[in-house]
Amino acid sequence: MDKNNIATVDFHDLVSGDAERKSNFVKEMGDSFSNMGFVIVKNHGVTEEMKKHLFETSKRFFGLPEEVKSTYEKEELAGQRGYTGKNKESAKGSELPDLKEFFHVGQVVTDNDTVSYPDNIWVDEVPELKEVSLEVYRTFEQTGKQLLRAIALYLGLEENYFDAKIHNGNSILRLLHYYPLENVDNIPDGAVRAAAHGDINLITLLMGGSAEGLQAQSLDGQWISVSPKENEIVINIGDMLARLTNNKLRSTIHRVINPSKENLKSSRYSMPFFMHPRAEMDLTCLEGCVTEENPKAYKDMTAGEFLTERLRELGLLK
Ligand SMILES: O=C(O)CCC(=O)C(=O)O
Ligand SMILES: [Fe+2]
Repeated sequence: MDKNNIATVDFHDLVSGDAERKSNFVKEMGDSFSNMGFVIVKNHGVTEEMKKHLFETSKRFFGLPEEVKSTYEKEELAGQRGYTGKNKESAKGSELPDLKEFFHVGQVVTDNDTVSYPDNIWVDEVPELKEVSLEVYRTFEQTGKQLLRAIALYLGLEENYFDAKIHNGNSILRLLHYYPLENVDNIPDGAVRAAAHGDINLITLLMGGSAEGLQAQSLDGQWISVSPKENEIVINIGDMLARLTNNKLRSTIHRVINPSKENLKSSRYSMPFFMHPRAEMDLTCLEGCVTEENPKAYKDMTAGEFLTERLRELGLLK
């Protein structure tokens, strides 16, 4: 088996009702997560039309003047809702901020659950953002739930192990804009679109880099390009699942490199959905994942405690 290969799997195989197709999906996906921490998924549920609509809406928002966008930035929310401007987020351990700006949409609780989250921030100038981003949010939540069921099966857990833990979870849809740089010679030495980092959450469902640039680090240290087709999404394991599984599933370091000087003058858009559980989820390593050869690597923590720690490290929580 090529350990540097990122498998492409068909979501229809998982939900088809055919036991053999499903178990092949689980194995292929799980092995790819163990080796590369990434998998590419086709037939994921977000239609081309929804995707196009969200991209167009995102472009309209980022095209607004800086002084308008900044009214949607609320520092007291630590970047968890609304706009985060240029030069705000730096990867853990990185001195320089990434060359990006983004907008966050969070969970809306509609049942009588007692869990509560900050309200979303909506944009008067781009009113359609609300409907289309919540539609994609709900769709990714469903796709993510099914993928976590497949992950549970791969780990030998009950299929619905994650269901209650992610119900009304603290997931975030990020509309991301890597802005054009007019004066390329002025960018600080070493600044990149997204410096090497691991994601915080359980899994990330990433829609579309509108341009190339995403790379993931293999077990032998090489940078492997992640190149989904137009209609495919990229899934990667975040630090929370790496903790729970004691690194059986890899939270792989990834980055978005700068394109050629010429292409730096054009934008890159992408939309990661960071799937989080509820804050109280216990991330203590699963017993079955701790062995003599693979001793327990993490101290016990809840998802909420871990998120707070990481937001501080990212410079988003003061
Ligand atoms: O834009 C991309 O392709 C990746 C973004 C990413 O890794 C992140 O926002 O965590
Ligand atoms: Fe990431």
